[in-house]
Amino acid sequence: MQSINPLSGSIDKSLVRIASTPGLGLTHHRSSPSRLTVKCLDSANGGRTRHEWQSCCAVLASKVASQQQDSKKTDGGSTGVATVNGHKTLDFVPINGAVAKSPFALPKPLSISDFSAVPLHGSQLRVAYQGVPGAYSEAAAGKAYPNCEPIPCDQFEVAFQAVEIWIADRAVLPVENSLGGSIHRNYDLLLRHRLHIVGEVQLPVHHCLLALPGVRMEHITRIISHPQALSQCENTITKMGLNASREAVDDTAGAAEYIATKNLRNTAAIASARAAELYGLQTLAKGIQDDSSNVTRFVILSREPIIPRIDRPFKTSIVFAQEKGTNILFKVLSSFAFRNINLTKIESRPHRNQPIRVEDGGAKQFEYLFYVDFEASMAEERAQNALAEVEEFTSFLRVLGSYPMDMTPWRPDMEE
Ligand SMILES: O=C(O)C(=O)C[C@]1(C(=O)O)C=C[C@@H](O)C=C1
Repeated sequence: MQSINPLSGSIDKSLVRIASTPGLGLTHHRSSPSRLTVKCLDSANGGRTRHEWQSCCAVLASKVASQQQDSKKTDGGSTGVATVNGHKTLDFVPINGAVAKSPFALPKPLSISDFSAVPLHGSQLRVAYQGVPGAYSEAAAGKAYPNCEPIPCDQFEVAFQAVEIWIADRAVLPVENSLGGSIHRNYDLLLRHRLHIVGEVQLPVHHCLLALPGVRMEHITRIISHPQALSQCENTITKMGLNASREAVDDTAGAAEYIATKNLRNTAAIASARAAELYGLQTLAKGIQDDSSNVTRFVILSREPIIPRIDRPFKTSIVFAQEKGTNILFKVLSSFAFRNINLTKIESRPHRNQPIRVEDGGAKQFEYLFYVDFEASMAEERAQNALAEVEEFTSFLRVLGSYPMDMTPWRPDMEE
């Protein structure tokens, strides 16, 4: 027996959306308010091929399976696959009566194993982020697209892939933080994947120290969180004088969820106020980031680039590898300076395909890829000319995106 959506006892709307996807050839009906029956013709003439049917089943079944573990604690849900009059059917029956705000009721992050080739088309924009509900990345997705359907993913790479195979329409991923610096993994992934940057979001990040209700500061021997969050709170935690080890986990909200599900009374999480609410934790301390103006910058990724404009401030992100020669980096950067184009960021990463260059005489030099953000739109002639010149000094150049700058006025008291 398997079950879905233990919180509400109603059918998970994403299952209805998959079942309604045009072109998949699925039919579905609600046999009752809480039962969804999905049918698919398993024949060659007009029906789905075996492969397509298996893909549909894989997505639906993985959603169910990912929640099955958690909902074992409660009772009553079921999923069944059967062949009725030559049609394959899938029945989804959610269970009722789970406790509100139970962490078991929240959507599970996608994993690579959830993927199939099923394209989804809903009216709501689906935005992939890394982490579980309550993560700052989820808040960034909400800031970028207030009415979106956030799709939690268990890794950054999964968020990229979710967009590539149409499970999501956008991904929102952190690239840098004002205290912790760059999130290098995402710079590397930007290059490995072919998605386009279509926007940016700057999110003020206010961290809390969370623990189970009734736990006091002196009980804490371990603090868990995302490595960025641990580094953003390093000094404050040290000053608190806690005799606690610090351990990195995949995301801040995931740390809170872990404490709640494992009932850990000696462990605290660094996470958001929303994570405290979602996972039923109390706040031992708030505003524990080392600087009150702590901000994380996220990029918004899409399968298609947007058309650059000049009617509002735009930023363009590029990545390049320099040609052999002297002062190449200086020459590249001068191409922007001569045209009065402001650079907002430069980041270097090892050139993985060609990490070392051996010079005449045997000296070894590291080879880098340079990521540069500059304040201009690709619709501007000065930006086009600068890049034409940059191309002369580079063995590789890619425009990652030209997109509107996040101009939201910043206030230190802004909540995430
Ligand atoms: O763990 C989370 O909540 C995230 O959304 C990730 C992340 C990050 O990768 O930097 C996002 C914002 C904060 O800087 C801390 C963590």
